[in-house]
Amino acid sequence: MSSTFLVKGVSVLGAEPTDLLIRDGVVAEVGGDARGAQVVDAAGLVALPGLVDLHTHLREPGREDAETVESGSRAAALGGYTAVCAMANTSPVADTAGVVEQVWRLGREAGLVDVQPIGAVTVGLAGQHLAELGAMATSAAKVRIFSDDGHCVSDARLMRRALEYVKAFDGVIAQHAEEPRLTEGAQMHEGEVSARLGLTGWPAVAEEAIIARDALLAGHVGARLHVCHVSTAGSVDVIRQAKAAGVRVTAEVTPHHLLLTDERATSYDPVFKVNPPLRTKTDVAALRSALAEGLIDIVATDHAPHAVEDKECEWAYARPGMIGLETALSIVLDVLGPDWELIAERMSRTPARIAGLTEHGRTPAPGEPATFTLFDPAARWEVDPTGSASRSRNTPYAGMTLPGRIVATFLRGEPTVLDGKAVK
Ligand SMILES: NC(=O)N[C@@H](CC(=O)O)C(=O)O
Repeated sequence: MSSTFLVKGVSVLGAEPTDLLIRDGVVAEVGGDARGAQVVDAAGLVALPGLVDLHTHLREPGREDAETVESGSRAAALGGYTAVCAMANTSPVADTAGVVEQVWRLGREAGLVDVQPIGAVTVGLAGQHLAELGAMATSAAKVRIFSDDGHCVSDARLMRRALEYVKAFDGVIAQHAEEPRLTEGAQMHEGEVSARLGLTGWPAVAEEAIIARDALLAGHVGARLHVCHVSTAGSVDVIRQAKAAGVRVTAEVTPHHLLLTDERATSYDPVFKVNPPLRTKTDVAALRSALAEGLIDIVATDHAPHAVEDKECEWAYARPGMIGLETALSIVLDVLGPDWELIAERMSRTPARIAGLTEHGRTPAPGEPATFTLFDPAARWEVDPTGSASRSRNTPYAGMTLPGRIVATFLRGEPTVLDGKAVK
């Protein structure tokens, strides 16, 4: 039997406070029988549809020391997420029906968020041969998004074939846009700071050139393209043109690219090493306005946990990547302000639509699935890496005070987080 909850005095997306009765996995009619219900005092809290992350690295199978499906799911629930899409760069790579089904099953067993596996585009992420996209699509995991993230599908012919293949079932190719010949040996954004530090640069054009090529290919094929972690002002211009031309392209930006700049590299602290790299103030400003405008469709975390030995070493040897599930909503609140409709659109509804997760991205109202999060916009908290539910500690926000805190998260009527703590 599922539990009954009465969420009292909650503001749904900033509206006047109301009560939500949660029973049998759905939001029940207001005024319904609330006998025996567990009361959740939600005065001052905002209810948002459960957040959906289109870009999460869960590291299982292969690097369970850095993250597992379960630990990453817990971090996600604590961040207000009810669904995450798990990237394919595991070991073995998620390039077969067997591996995507394994990740999907581990997600169900953990039961904290819906884990939707992403399949690799090419065998072993090697960029040579198409992976078995059809077998992954028809597997129990029902894969719809394919990505070699961490690597770019740089071969134009393979990219074209992948787009053609997934078009048949309305799938999406999510591209890590990085022309590899332009980023050989790159350590950070190519610009004034890299010149000063003497580090090899990752030029903006390496991203922009691939987005332009892929937009043309997607337009030619008539298939869906999603651009991972857009990081430059020039990329925004390319996406603007592609959308105006009617190309079926969507794009994401990470919280860290909305907040941090390449100046952070002057500390030589590898926690700020990430791919694509942190860019300039001008890029950050362009990304913020593109997100507000909707040219960039969604925020995705690119939660990239790494073991201590892979991060706490010399900059050149450190792996790129930052964790971000537990801090994403606070950073977006800081950047966009308390525009709950906009936040719901960019962090829940649109990512759910891109991923085809129809049970997600729905505003809690009678008859809807009780899959939502309760957020305290007035709270402030200091980021303590040792307090993270992730197995990794590589947050760039350590010691920072952030606005807003998740108080509770519900997945189909069952709490995964209550009183700010994971339920299991
Ligand atoms: N975003 C990152 O900096 N790292 C990602 C993969 C990648 O390089 O994109 C990872 O898997 O660690």
